[in-house]
Amino acid sequence: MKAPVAVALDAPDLDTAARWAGLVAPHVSTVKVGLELYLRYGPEAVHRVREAGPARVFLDLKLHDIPATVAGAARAVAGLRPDLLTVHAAGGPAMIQAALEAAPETLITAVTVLTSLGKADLDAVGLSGPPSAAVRRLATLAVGAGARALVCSPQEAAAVRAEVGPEITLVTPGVRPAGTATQDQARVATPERALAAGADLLVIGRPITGAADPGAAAAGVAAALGAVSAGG
Ligand SMILES: O=c1ccn([C@@H]2O[C@H](COP(=O)(O)O)[C@@H](O)[C@H]2O)c(=O)[nH]1
Repeated sequence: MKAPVAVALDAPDLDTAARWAGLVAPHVSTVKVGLELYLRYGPEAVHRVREAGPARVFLDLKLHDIPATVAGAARAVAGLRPDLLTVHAAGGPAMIQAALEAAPETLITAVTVLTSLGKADLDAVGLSGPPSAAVRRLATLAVGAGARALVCSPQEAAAVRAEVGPEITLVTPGVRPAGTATQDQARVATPERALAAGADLLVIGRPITGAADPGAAAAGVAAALGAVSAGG
């Protein structure tokens, strides 16, 4: 069984992203195409990483606009058949519903509060209180609108799980293997802790793709999580 990990393919060029996808696909369930790759290469980015190895494709575009625009955007990428597609929960219930209707075959995944934001950042944008309160509020809103998957940090995963129940898929970026740099992430935990807190899919980018051997790094994370991967 592959590890429940989405490797963020945040590469400056498509050859690099496809190479990483090929290296990690034997070990992880999912590869993630984000804004950097999609804005530069468009649908070709999805096609290339899908060709590179057997893994689910997570299209992390974090759509956030008026409902009609998000519906159009979700429809525009639905034909690529991404397994997951992100929207911002803060776009509100009508926007989330618009995405759900526009891409019914895709797991629309609502981002609560970006994992790069700490308490001081939230205070600065007028969301005072602990990050977990804003995360839980947005999680409840998104699930109420029909979302079946959420993004939160591993630090809130247990609280969100308690709030939304066992059926909702929890996706957690902000995952850092012990001893690795947090970089621009603020609310982090190790892969083991994220899984124990109830996360279903751990998003890990630079700790894997920045390693000398991304395939070995992915295999190491998979082993730490108890997954047996095809590549050994
Ligand atoms: O709240 C969020 C939502 C999405 N992301 C994305 O996850 C990866 C994380 O990469 P690392 O290199 O492991 O930090 C990246 O693609 C983000 O766009 C997130 O970090 N936080």
